[in-house]
Amino acid sequence: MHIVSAPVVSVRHAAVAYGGRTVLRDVSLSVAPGAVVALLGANGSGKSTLIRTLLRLVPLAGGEIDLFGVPQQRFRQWARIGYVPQRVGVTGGVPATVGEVVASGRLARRGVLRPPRAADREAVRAALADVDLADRIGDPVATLSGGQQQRVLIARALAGQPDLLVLDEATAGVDAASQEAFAQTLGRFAGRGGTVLLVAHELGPLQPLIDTAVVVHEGRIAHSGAVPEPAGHHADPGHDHVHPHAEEPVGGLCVAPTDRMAAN
Ligand SMILES: Nc1ncnc2c1ncn2[C@@H]1O[C@H](COP(=O)(O)OP(=O)(O)OP(=O)(O)O)[C@@H](O)[C@H]1O
Repeated sequence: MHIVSAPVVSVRHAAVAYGGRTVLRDVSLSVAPGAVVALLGANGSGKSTLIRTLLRLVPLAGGEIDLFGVPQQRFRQWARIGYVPQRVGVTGGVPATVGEVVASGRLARRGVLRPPRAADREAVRAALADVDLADRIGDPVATLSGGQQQRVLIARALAGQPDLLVLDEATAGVDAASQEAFAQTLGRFAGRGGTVLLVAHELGPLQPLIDTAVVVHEGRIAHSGAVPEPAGHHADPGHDHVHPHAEEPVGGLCVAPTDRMAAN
């Protein structure tokens, strides 16, 4: 019998509520092995909730989710999934080095109590090289720029050698060089057969990597297919997204990320 490989992620008619308020309704989504899928949509549309529901950080109120062909309730191979959450400070006041943070991404693979093995050290080194930060391995994370810290988080996810990378706005607010480095890192991961599901506010240099764009609008899937045309002047390839986006049309896909910016 010919065996067709199951989708890496299959969401069927999912509903999610917070405290009785429904924020996702009848959401269905399939991510094929090796695909790079972008979740797009305005602030508050439910993208992060969908990601967090997949990872079982938020409970399903209805519908079904399979991960690697296994119903989510029975799925145990969480080390196959690397997750980069939205806007999490990696330092948290703890003076961890870059290498220590990335090594923490190996814990699910090796068990917490076992000392690092050569394979772990090699995975950490390779992941840091992948995000172009190999020379910073011994530096305190706090000494890195915001974009570099974000790359450390991506390296931490890669160090676990996942089959699926789930990234929630991994490049929001990061500098152009880090965005470019991130796109190259993801391109290499996908080139090795990795599957990617990412939430993005603006695709920027990621756009050529995207196989399918899924647009979430008010808790429902509004589009699934080719990347929609960017709104207004974002279509200009020279547009570099360094200004504060104060005047963006709210209805477009590139809504202003002003609510994410530091209030300074
Ligand atoms: N932990 C929570 N408790 C209650 N409501 C929440 C919680 N997290 C999100 N929400 C609400 O659920 C809705 C969807 O939020 P979500 O963060 O999933 O959207 P999003 O598309 O990821 O937006 P953003 O781009 O701002 O992250 C919003 O109305 C939000 O206020």
